[in-house]
Amino acid sequence: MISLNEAKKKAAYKAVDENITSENKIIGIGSGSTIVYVVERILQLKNLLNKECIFIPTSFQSRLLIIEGGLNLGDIDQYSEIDVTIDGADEVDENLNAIKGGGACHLREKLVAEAAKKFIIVADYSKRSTTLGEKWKQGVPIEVIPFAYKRVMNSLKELGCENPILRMAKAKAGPVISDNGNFIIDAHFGLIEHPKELLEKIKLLTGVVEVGLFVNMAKNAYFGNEDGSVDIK
Ligand SMILES: O=C[C@H](O)[C@H](O)[C@H](O)COP(=O)(O)O
Repeated sequence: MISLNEAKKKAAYKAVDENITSENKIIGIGSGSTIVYVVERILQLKNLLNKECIFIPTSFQSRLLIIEGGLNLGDIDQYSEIDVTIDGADEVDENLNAIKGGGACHLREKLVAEAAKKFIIVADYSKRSTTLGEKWKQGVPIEVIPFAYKRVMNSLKELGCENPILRMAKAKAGPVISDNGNFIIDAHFGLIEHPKELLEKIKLLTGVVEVGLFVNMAKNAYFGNEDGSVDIK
C-alpha cells in the first residue's frame, strides 16, 4: 500500500511521460498538490522537451512553480491555443466529469483546460467516484463577485443546496479571496446525477464568475492506485 502522496506522484509522472512530448509547444499547468509532481517530472525530462516550450499557469501557485523551475512562462491571453493541459481534481466520476476548485483556482483552470487540444486529469485513488458528490463533501466551489455573495447564496438554496458556505481564510480574519479578487462559495448538492444541468443553472446566477464543475472536458484521467499501479481512463 502506498500513501496518497505517492499515488499522486505515480499518476502525475505517468501522465507527463505519456502526454508531454518534444512536439508540444504550449503546455497548461494546473494547480494543487498533485501538480507539484507534474512539474517535478517535467523538470526531470526538460532536456528531452522542446526548448522553446511555453508553460501557461492556472494560479499564483503554478506561476511560481514554472518560474522557480526555470521554465518559459506565458499567459493565457498571449497563448489562447494550448497543446496539452494537465491538472488535478477534487473528484472525478466515471464519465471523467470533475469537481475542481478546492484551492479556489477553478476559473483560470477552466480557461486553460478549455483552450487545450487535450485536457488530462491526474489524481490519487481517493478522488475516484461513480457519481460526483460521493467523495468530495465540501461542496461545489463557486467563484462569485464579492458584493453578490449573499444573493448567490440565497439562489443556491433555491437550487437545492441546503447550506451554502462562504469559504473563510485560515490565517486571516475574513473570506478567502481568489487570485482574481473574488469570493468562493462551497455549495453541497448531495449526489450530482446531472452535472451539466447543475452547472448551467448555477452559471446563470448573476454574480457567479465560474463553477468548479468540469463537464465533458477531460480526454483522460490518470489515477494513482493504492498498490502503486496507475489506471488510465
Ligand atoms: O483549485 C484547485 C484545483 O482545482 C486543484 O486542482 C484541486 O483542488 C486538486 O488539488 P490537489 O491536487 O491538491 O488534490
